[in-house]
Parts: sequence; structure tokens; C-alpha cells
Amino acid sequence: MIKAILTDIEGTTSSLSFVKDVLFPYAAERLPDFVRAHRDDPQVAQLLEDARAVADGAGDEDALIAAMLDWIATDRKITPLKALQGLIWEEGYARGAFRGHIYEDAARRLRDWHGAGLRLYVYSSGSVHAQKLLFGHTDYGDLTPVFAGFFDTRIGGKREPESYRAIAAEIGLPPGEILFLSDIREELDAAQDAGMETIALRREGVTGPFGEHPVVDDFDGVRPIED
Ligand SMILES: CSCCC(=O)C(=O)COP(=O)(O)O
Ligand SMILES: [Mg+2]
Repeated sequence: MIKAILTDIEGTTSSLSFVKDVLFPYAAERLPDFVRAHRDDPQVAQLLEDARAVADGAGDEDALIAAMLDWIATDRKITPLKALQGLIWEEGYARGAFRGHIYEDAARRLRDWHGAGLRLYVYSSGSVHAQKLLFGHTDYGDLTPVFAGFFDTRIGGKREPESYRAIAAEIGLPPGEILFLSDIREELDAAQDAGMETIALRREGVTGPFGEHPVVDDFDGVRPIED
């Protein structure tokens, strides 16, 4: 019996286009100025140090910025970059430059499942801070209260079964009682290897392949409980 749902964001609760055409360009445009303005803030300084450790050969700040812009352009899920992006997006949400996109069916069903007693969790490559900002600023209001917890790549990569085992341990449920939703086959495979139930989302612009995972077009097709 499913007791918890773990959901991806991009391509699952929210559109690919919002992330690729709104969030990523906003972060790329502001990253150089943000780094120069905040390089001495302890949190930002630590993230830059962590990013530098990944960006082999980025000798000075300009080279590090260039490396991070390349990571954004190529959608690299580098943990310190994702944390920096979250800090930059915070300014965007506060200025009203954009709102967090979530499909209507996802907002409605998440609220229904929460009301029915299912425990809901997010697992995204976007930082936990970025996740809370997105779900806190949607056209359907603040959705953060429906979630019991948020996970990002600090717990491990999304294509590694060990990450899903660690999430199940943190949630405190056997993996078989957790349903994972995603648009990416490799993530679904990893969750399944860890023992979770899986369903693939085939949203606009998502083509698969999805292997043997059940496939639905939206959250109305997800039936974790009789309703
Ligand atoms: C938390 S919103 C930004 C999403 C993001 O940065 C990203 O890389 C999307 O990754 P996901 O794991 O949600 O597909
Ligand atoms: Mg996704």
C-alpha cells in the first residue's frame, strides 16, 4: 500500500519550459553580477569554493563564472550551482519577475492526496531552497504546506538507487510504500532498483522512453489510493 509520494519537479509537477526558458536564463543573466555582489557573504563564498572544486582549472573568478554559465547552458546538475541558482531566483520571485509554474492537475491532486493522508515529498536537482520558492509562489497559492519534506542532490544523484534508499530511510517507510513520479527513465529505474513503485509522467515536450514503467499524461492518471 502506498503511504507516500515522492515527486520530481521539472517535467513532472512543472513544465520543462518554465525551467529551461524562464528559470535558467534568469539565473544565467544575473549570475556574474550576483557573484561579484555577494562573493564575501559566507554562504555564497562556501558555494563558490565548492563550485571551484568541481570546475577543475577555473583559476580566477571570471573562469569560475564562465564554467558555471556553461553548466547552466548544458543543464549540469552541480549541487553548489543549484544552490546559487536558488539564491538568484529568490530575488526573481521577490521582484515578481515570474511565479512558480505548476500544472493545475498537479496542484489539485497534491492537495487531494495531502487531505487524504498521503505523505508528500519532493526530490529535485533544484536546491531545497529553490523547491520551496517554486511551490511557495504558484498561481494556486502557497503549496509548501502539503509537503512533509524536500530532498535535493545533497542526498545523492537522481540516477543512483542509493539516493532513493537514503530518502526512504529519512522518510521512515519501506521503499515499497513510496511511489516515485518522474519524467526521466533513468531516475525511475534508480527508484525502482531501490524498491520504490514508479510512474512516468509524459508531459508536453517529454518523449521518453520510459521502459517498463507505467506512463500517465498528468496527475489525474496517478491512482495511489482508491478515490
Ligand atoms: C527547484 S526548481 C528548479 C529545477 C531545477 O533547477 C532543475 O534542475 C530541475 O531538476 P528536476 O530534478 O526537478 O528535473
Ligand atoms: Mg524531471
